[in-house]
Amino acid sequence: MATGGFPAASSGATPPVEDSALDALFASFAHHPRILIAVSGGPDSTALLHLARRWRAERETGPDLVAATVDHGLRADAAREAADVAVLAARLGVPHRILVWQGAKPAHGIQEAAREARYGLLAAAAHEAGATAIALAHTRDDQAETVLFRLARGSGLSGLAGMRGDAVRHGLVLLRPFLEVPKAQLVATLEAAGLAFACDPANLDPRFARPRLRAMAQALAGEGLDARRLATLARRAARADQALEAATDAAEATLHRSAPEGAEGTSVLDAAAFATLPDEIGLRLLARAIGRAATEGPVELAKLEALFDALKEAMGAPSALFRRTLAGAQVSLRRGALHVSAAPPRRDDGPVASNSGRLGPRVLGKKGPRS
Ligand SMILES: Nc1ncnc2c1ncn2[C@@H]1O[C@H](COP(=O)(O)OP(=O)(O)OP(=O)(O)O)[C@@H](O)[C@H]1O
Repeated sequence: MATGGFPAASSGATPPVEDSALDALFASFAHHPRILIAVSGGPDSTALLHLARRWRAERETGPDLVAATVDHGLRADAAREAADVAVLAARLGVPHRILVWQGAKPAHGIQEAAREARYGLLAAAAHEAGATAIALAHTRDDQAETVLFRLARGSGLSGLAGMRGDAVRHGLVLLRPFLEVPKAQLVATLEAAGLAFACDPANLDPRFARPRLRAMAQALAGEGLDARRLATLARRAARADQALEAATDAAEATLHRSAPEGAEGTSVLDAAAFATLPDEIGLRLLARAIGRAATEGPVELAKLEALFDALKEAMGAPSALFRRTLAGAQVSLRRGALHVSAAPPRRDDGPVASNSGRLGPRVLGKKGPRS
């Protein structure tokens, strides 16, 4: 059956996930009292429900598991697939809810809108259930696709780090225990357990970027660029990103000067010390400051780099004069300090047009804008 995964560089029968692997896979689950498992009914999340429940059944203590399926109302089969998940969850003894997306559906960007709605519905259900985390079934193949997708869009190191196994969103931890597990192994696990799953035709629809990337995967794998290598790149990029974030934390603590009273979102940094920072750290520090002051959504990495270069050049000049705006934040040099604050409204400004605060792919830094 076509399940939409990345091809492996070497072929061969994929074994199911062993019971002995479950403790390591679900180690992060043990810290939560209750976890909501997001189950679409596809192979990955059906395997997540099955394996998480198997892991929990072997332990005397551990999190309560609950599950939810979002019916986006976009396909004729969606309601039936959600009902199938409800039947499986009942069989496994896991409380389950079906959440229906009832808002207006946009004509364009439907995938993006559906994802936003899905996270909103899942987060609300998790809060209602008293869960502190949502478990998602993204696999190594999904991680590989994410890295390829971001490469193609010019992402920086933070973006190439891919999805995290423990991101925080809507005040909930997003757990992704399968980021190192090939999709084929989950499919093999379901087949071995005799469990059925649904296939979403959108996973093969060439109108969407991810299926198009997936269609190229065979050729890339032939050159050695398979899911394993891309996931390894993500892991290494994440490790480097973490180190750079820690170095940026330290620089921020050293360079930070108190902002004027009442100047919410304003950062004031020692300009002379800022000029001596390695470029990557300076760039991240600037990204954070702009992220705090920005009113117009995420900042593109290329625009941030251009502003940073201009700033460094100005700092090298005797007069050290500088004032520019980016994403609604104003960056200026005054009396030996770098000030970053919300830009004053332009005279011809109408109502502020926010670009929805969506996180774009070409941005940098975790605490400022990021991908
Ligand atoms: N309709 C849904 N209801 C509940 N959770 C969902 C739904 N769609 C996706 N998810 C969750 O988000 C994860 C990633 O979604 P994505 O659309 O990238 O994968 P998918 O192809 O739907 O995966 P799967 O093989 O589980 O269907 C899923 O593994 C699942 O945990």
